[in-house]
Amino acid sequence: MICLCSASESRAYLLEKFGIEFEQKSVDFNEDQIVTDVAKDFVYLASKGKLQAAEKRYGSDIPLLTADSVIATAEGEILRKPKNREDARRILSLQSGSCISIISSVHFKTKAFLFTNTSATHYHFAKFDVDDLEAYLESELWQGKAGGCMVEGFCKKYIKSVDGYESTAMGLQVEALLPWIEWVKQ
Ligand SMILES: Nc1nc2c(ncn2[C@@H]2O[C@H](COP(=O)(O)OP(=O)(O)OP(=O)(O)O)[C@@H](O)[C@H]2O)c(=O)[nH]1
Repeated sequence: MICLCSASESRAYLLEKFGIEFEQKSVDFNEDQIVTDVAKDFVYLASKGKLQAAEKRYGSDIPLLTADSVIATAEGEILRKPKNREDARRILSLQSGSCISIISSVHFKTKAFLFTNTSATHYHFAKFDVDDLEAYLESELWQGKAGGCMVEGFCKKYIKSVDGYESTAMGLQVEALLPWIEWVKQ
């Protein structure tokens, strides 16, 4: 059994999809305190900060798993979770017809080891259909998602090329975690 220290439904879905037994608890960490404009550093520091907060709150008797995800545009702009529908429209419009990277960092700590991994999945999207985008905005499914993006949903039909795991893009590179989670089961 491991503890997913995250409020993310997407991360819980991914662990379930891979048949990993877990309990889910939320963790409070203010990502606004992170001062960097480098996306890979941002997610690493956020994931590390969440782990430190989880250790303080839950102890370390159970293996703790934390993660953070952002989108980086081709220009290096960090796109986080949209603040509102207007922000979602702005952020998603930046991704339309563009190349982006979804970067996820995980921290997985047990009594025996600390595993960390920062991975990216790179997408080239076709231009989003305006009416389709408006319908997606109306659906509010973009809420709580880095860049308002759903690679398995709204964005899927626009994918012209992809390089990397879909799980990384959804917020948790489970394939990279699996060997370490298996170790814990021994
Ligand atoms: N379903 C889906 N979720 C995505 C996608 N891209 C990013 N996400 C989610 O976007 C969220 C990024 O915000 P984070 O700050 O990393 O995590 P959170 O949801 O706030 O949850 P915490 O771990 O409690 O901080 C995560 O829940 C990711 O799982 C995607 O393409 N599909």
